[in-house]
Amino acid sequence: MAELLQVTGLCKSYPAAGPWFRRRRAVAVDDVSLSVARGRTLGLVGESGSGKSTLGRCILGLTRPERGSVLFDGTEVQDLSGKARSEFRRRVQPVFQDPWGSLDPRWPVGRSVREALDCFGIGTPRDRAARVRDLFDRVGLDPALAHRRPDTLSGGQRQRVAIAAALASEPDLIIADEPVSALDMSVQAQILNLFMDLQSDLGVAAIFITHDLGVVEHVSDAVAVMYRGRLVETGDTDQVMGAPRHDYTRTLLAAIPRPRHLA
Ligand SMILES: Nc1ncnc2c1ncn2[C@@H]1O[C@H](COP(=O)(O)OP(=O)(O)OP(=O)(O)O)[C@@H](O)[C@H]1O
Repeated sequence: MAELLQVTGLCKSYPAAGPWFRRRRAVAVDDVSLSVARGRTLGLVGESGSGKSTLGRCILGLTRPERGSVLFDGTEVQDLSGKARSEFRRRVQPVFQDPWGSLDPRWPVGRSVREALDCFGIGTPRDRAARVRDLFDRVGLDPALAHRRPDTLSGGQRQRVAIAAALASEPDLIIADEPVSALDMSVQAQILNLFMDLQSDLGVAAIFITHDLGVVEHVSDAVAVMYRGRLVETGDTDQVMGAPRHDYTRTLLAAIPRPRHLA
């Protein structure tokens, strides 16, 4: 089966701190290759600064890599323009750590979800109100909350609205960058359960970016571990969690606050 997403030899660097005349660059993503099949979830794990978000942004087409390719459904993302680019934006949706980024603070949250439907021309203008209600229902929110502004919702409710907005365009791939790390532990578990439900009910593929290997354990089919811009280990979640091959993966495993890993 052809992969939905195929990343090959991706490299991205940024100007390093220091005097401009040295023209040094710091490598953020170093020769990374990975793939995601339709309907599957990849957990992309690594400590802060390891290049996870940069990789996510390159896949989303928000940052241009210096080398390498990102094929989405067989087409190079960097070459997309016009209608093809807008169709890619419909099919690949981001969910960020801070849902404020996708919600207008002045608008009732239902309008932000409706905006996503309008933007991508999903459904007819007449049935969009019903679609907004369905999407609220889908992410476990009372549709009556659609009339509230984001500052009157809890962090978990706001993240659910952001997920509803991401789902509005009926995407094939969601790139979720630390979507639960700003939430309390109990709310984290609820949002992770929601991601698992979406995966099994809707068959949406996902890349789940996090610094916490424990977070992806239940959500991901496969895990890719990043360290200093490089992928140091990839494999099925059970295999990586049960028999990690790289020392750095073992360090991340030991950091999960559970008795069996603290021994
Ligand atoms: N726009 C930028 N300009 C310069 N350097 C950047 C930029 N974005 C990221 N970097 C650097 O690239 C490296 C990788 O950052 P990135 O945000 O991709 O890592 P990360 O693993 O997602 O970290 P975190 O979990 O803290 O978000 C870091 O050293 C960071 O300082």
